[in-house]
Amino acid sequence: MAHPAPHPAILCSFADADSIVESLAAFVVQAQKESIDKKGRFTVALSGGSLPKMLRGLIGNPAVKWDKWHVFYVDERVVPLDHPDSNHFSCTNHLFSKVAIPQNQIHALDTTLLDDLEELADAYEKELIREFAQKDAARFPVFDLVLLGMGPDGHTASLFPGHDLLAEDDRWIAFLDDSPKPPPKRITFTFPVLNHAARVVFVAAGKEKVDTLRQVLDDPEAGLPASRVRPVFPGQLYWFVDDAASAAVQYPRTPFKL
Ligand SMILES: O=C(O)[C@H](O)[C@@H](O)[C@H](O)[C@H](O)COP(=O)(O)O
Repeated sequence: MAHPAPHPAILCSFADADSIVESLAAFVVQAQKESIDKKGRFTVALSGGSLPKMLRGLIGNPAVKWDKWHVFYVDERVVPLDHPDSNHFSCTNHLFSKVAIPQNQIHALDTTLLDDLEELADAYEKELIREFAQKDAARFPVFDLVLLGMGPDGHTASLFPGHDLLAEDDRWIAFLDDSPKPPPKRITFTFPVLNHAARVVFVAAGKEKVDTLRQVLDDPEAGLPASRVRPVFPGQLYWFVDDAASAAVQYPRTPFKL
């Protein structure tokens, strides 16, 4: 049987980065509600970069049921958890230290394995398997929500242009020691994991992203990593961007609504 085609991406463009914050929070709360109503929990994957700060609209928001959140990192730099390069450190600083989320529901790297990349990636994959596989026996985990950023080179997670990992179609978690952006050692979700999520949201703001965003949305055949995020049916991809980033994009915008 043929698989239904993926839903087209929904592009929402806001006046500026600050204006993204409130709508992003409303979107996350709605996704959380639908997930909890369905299965009593909310599985979320977070990125680093500016994303943790962009989630500030969730802080102090009584609609957020933090005790139902189960958080993983889309990618992580292989550094101690209190290192400024750590995505866990950034998410803790900007978000988790300010809300009542159970610590054991935040899945960080096993720092006893920092010297062995392969073991580290395997251990993180096992954490994901513990969370997902026994429940629905799926070939790939189905996150309720994956939140991504995009680098000026079009990378997302730690999936960089031209890298061998773009072709990884089996593992859930991969590792690399040659990231073109420091630090070189990282682990990352693979495309099949990103592309099996129920909802994937890219958040991108600023005029430095203008050329890349145009290419990703208007010329996806060029194959930049961010263009390869196309959740399989019935997953839905969203882009929450600001007008500076989307200034050159032809792809149709959709007014934000829940
Ligand atoms: O080292 C990295 O891989 C980057 O820091 C990455 O994690 C970041 O999410 C993107 O580059 C987007 O960054 P901004 O969200 O800050 O634009």
